[in-house]
Amino acid sequence: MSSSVPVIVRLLASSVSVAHRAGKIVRDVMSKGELGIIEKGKDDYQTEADRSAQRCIIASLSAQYPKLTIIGEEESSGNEGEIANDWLVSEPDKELLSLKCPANLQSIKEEDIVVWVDPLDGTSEYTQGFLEHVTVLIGISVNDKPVAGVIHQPYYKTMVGSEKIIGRTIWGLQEAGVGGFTPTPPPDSLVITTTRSHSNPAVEKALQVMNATQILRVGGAGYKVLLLLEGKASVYVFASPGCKKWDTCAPEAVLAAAGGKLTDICGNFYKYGSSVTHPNKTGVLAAVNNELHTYALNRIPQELKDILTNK
Ligand SMILES: Nc1ncnc2c1ncn2[C@@H]1O[C@H](COP(=O)(O)O)[C@@H](O)[C@H]1OP(=O)(O)O
Ligand SMILES: [Mg+2]
Ligand SMILES: [Mg+2]
Ligand SMILES: [Mg+2]
Repeated sequence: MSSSVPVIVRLLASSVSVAHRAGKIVRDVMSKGELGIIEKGKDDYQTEADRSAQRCIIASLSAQYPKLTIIGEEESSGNEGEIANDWLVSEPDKELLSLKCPANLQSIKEEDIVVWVDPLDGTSEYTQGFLEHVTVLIGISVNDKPVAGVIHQPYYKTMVGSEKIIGRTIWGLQEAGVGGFTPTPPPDSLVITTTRSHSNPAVEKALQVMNATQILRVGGAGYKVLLLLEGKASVYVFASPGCKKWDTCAPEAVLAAAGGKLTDICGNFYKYGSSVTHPNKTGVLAAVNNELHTYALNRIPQELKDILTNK
């Protein structure tokens, strides 16, 4: 049955299932309490959860879609041995298989797709106990553009009657829309979200000029875009390098499918082809709609844009 479903839709449905499994790995590592923290660089950490969740995602997707290009944040050591069988997810999410595929993506082949994997976005927050900020990101791009994405939040709690459900999975597909949450209009006044763990004078300067009524400092690109999608903030500003393609691919795809926009601080879209460089050197500017994006873009001083673009 599933072979008649376009590969983009199947891959999105598989990504939803695998992100859910990776989220359980993230929780299991935390409850065991052995985080195995490695410092990769300044303010840049990796834990056992980042490593294991990435292995689960890449092994599961590449087993089913061998011709994909998959780029994950964490480097593999190459001597990790066999992957546990219960980390290999092969069942796609059934509901997503019936999504209507946009006409321009119907005949896209596996080899035309680049998948960007951030197995754990918000690692600093994970190690410091801000668990709600943590997400698992799987972004699907075609011809340099993010066309579909998954943002899984392993610690999100929902009550269904008296039963507590842990974790939720938000998805988006170009033209088909978004799911896994209730989209909510933006707040009446300008609420901005930004980094809580990677600030610097340029980041602060870009915030000062926005004239916001409130600034929400939270971790992770995925979580900040969730705040936009759920009407808690209207603009995400980060006028600094630091984020990479795996941080923004899935959030950009989901936000765009919901009518929003994510670019660099000059208003240019990032490209997500297999040969691009990983850093998002010119920062992040995202908003729930074009009007707010343009407002924020015009407020950022040219001087800051010039610094980030090395002019
Ligand atoms: N200076 C940096 N070094 C490493 N990663 C960064 C840096 N700045 C941002 N990131 C990545 O972008 C995400 C969003 O940034 P912030 O939370 O500061 O707004 C971070 O959670 C982190 O992803 P990750 O946690 O996956 O390594
Ligand atoms: Mg990291
Ligand atoms: Mg990240
Ligand atoms: Mg990460």
